[in-house]
Amino acid sequence: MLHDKHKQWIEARGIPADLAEKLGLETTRDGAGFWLSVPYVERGQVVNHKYRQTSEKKHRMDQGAPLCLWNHDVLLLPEVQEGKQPVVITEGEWDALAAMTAWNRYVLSVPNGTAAPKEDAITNPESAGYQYLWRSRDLLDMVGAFIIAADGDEAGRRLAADLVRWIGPERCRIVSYPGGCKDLNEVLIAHGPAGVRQAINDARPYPVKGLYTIDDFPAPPEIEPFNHGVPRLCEMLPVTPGTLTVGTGYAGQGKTSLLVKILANLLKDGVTIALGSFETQVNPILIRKLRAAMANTAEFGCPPDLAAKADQVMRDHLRILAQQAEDDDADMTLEDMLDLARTAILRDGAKVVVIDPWNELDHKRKSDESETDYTSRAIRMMKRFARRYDVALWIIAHPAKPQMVGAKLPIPGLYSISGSAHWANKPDYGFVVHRPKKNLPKDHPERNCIDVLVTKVRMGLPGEEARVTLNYDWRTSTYHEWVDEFADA
Ligand SMILES: Nc1ncnc2c1ncn2[C@@H]1O[C@H](COP(=O)(O)OP(=O)(O)OP(=O)(O)O)[C@@H](O)[C@H]1O
Repeated sequence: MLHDKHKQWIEARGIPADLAEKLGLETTRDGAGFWLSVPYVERGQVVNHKYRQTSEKKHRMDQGAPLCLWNHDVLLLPEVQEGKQPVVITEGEWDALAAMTAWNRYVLSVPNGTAAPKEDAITNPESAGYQYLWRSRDLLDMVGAFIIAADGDEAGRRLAADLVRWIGPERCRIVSYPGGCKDLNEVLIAHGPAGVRQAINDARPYPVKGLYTIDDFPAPPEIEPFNHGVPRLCEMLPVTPGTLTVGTGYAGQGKTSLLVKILANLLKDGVTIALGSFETQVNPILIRKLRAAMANTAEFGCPPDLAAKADQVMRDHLRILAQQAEDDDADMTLEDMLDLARTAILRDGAKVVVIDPWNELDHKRKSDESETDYTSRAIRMMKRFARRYDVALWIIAHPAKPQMVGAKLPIPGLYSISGSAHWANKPDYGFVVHRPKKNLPKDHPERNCIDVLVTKVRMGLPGEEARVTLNYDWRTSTYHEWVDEFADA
């Protein structure tokens, strides 16, 4: 039963109180006062509730209960499963109720807005990702078309972009709101049911391919790169969603070690990563290195409490793309890798995908395809993947055998990667890792220095084509910018 005060509050939003009651909304009471309770029903079972006090905007949900779509069971209706009935997705239950009031019952709401990574991965292991979509993926797959009605603000645009990425642009239309309104409930209040119907009916298809006018493109959310925190390099080479980054360098020059530090910093910030590391043994080497890099200790000697904390972050936020001995004999192809990465993205909210190295994948060329053509096709596939799923895709590729200049190992570039010049032309970012002083005596201060050259940053993206020398301190698994005081002497 709804308390009269709650009924009035709901009706002031233009929503009939009996519709709310039919959907199970009720007034509950505890020591803190009266709560308007919204049940989350999945396959006929109440699995969670959202409670709010109408005097305040904040809400709470049942502790430990799963998140699912609100009005989930609309996905069980035959006309929806047969793909005949488009479904509206809103950013809150009140907008969903507004759509139900004015349009029809084929409406879902996400439970909690954008699933942005939280700051502290340790206390918020569930932070990233859209698990509530993954839970219902089979049902969502059956829906013919979605009309996305996220809020008309920056967070709403981000949610809409995430939903489009999740669902696939070909099935999505996007609602925009008449001036001054930022969601369907505001439209219902300001323009009545006819206004809501018009906003839904006027939803524009998400552009998929071809030629468009400028009005066909909803304003994209701002590019928000992840800051990996390695000094200076984080400004030159941020980890940018929706882009392909290619790194190279000769064997043993420190590519994987640098990557480990970058990934460890991202993991600590709660960014979920899908990592295909084919040359480094996962257990113990990779895990030990990541642990030390997260705890800022030496690789051997991470105290147990810090190790346990780091392990928990890895459990929550690291997905390892690998073949175990018992997996079938066939090596992993790029398509296999991207398929697994897709699952890590959609199910676990991965934002970064890493392949280290490219050369270890099983490269299946078509019968009439040259290595250059294959490389071009593969890079295109990876770029499309990064854009489609809005992930930062990083790939490490070995250069061809070096042409020694006397006893000196020349610095390679993206053009040196075996395969083709496409490695230099096509990626969004390119970088090279080189350790020229590796052979100096053990106690020489420059022995652990690496040069990192960011050789390519595509126009319009954050970052800078520049060079930095980083000194590696193995006692703390950290890199510091190295400034050579005698350089001009
Ligand atoms: N800056 C550094 N200072 C000292 N040792 C380093 C440094 N970077 C890496 N190493 C060490 O050098 C070895 C090779 O490093 P790493 O695996 O990172 O290189 P890589 O370029 O990825 O090599 P490969 O291409 O063969 O995988 C490791 O034992 C690592 O601990």
